[in-house]
Amino acid sequence: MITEADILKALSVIIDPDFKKDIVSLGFVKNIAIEGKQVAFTIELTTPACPVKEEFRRQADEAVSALPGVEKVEVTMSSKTTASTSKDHIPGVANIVAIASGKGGVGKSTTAVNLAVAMAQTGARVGLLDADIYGPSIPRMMGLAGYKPEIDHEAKTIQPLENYGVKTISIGYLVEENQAMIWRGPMVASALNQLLTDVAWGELDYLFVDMPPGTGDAQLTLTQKVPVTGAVLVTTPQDIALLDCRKGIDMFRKARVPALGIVENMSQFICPHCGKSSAIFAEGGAERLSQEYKTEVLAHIPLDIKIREKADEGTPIVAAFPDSEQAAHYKRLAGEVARRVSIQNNRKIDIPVMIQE
Ligand SMILES: Nc1ncnc2c1ncn2[C@@H]1O[C@H](COP(=O)(O)OP(=O)(O)OP(=O)(O)O)[C@@H](O)[C@H]1O
Repeated sequence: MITEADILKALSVIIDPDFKKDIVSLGFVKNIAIEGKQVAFTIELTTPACPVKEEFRRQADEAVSALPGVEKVEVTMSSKTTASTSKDHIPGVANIVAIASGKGGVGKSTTAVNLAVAMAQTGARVGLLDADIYGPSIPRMMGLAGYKPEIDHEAKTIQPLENYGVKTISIGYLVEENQAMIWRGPMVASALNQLLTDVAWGELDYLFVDMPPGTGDAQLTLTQKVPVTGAVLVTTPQDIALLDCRKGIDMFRKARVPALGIVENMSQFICPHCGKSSAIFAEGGAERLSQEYKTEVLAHIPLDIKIREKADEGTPIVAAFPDSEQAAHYKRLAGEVARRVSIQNNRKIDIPVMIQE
């Protein structure tokens, strides 16, 4: 006779590498069903983008199959994304992740778009808010330029537009191109406020916010206004960009927003002719920066013409070529971001957040 206790005991050898506890104590094992020699159960993770999902499935199958009397094991992997509990939420939104950079042109929007699509491909419910009011590039990159969102004037809500499984909103959908560029400060502030409060997102696991570049007052206000779970800092390897990135990190520190990590974009040049990679800029800068600030390098994204071409065409590389090497970088990044958010949300785990001063 196989018992539930036998199964739980067998599964308790599987350790979650982030929470450093076994999956039974963490409460991940659900719905155990035993029928003769057949066993079925569910492992419920804290995010559908869990990087060790398949490894857990394999280990669980192996551990339970090894029990005497078990002939068939059916493991169902599911997830319930943990929510950031530190501040008040935008209704329905479990986690808000800012994508930021210390200066413009480092590939922040390209990273945000590909990260959002990669995250959605894992089955997560994802939104992308373009808070880059002066230079909204999300509509073009998401293949939604020229589309207008529905506005319910009575309910005072804006319906986000959707493509590649990601719901998006941008000031670029609401005003003519280049018009926002001439707005004055108060108009920008009120437009941003509206995007933050009036969008009917529905249920989201992750809302990515493509922040305006730089570290001015507007950015600070935004981080204070939006209940941000954590920030992903995008930088390029050049020293000057890293210097700007430092300012970005310091800004989040002031706003008491934890840094989830650093993305080094354009870190290697991939030659479109021979496919070889060259480190054009100095190497190791992102690592040094991450050590200094006690955070992690989440990804090194190469400088690759396909990434730019696809972004310009409005089909992010992750959607255009999901099985490509380039897409794999963003998929790994999505896993790392999800992992860091889960850790961040698990209050019991003491990770080095950047709010410690
Ligand atoms: N890894 C990459 N490889 C090739 N081209 C890239 C890469 N990342 C970004 N680009 C290109 O670099 C340009 C700038 O990128 P992007 O608009 O994402 O930067 P940004 O930091 O959001 O800029 P801004 O802050 O001005 O909005 C774009 O043409 C984009 O296609």
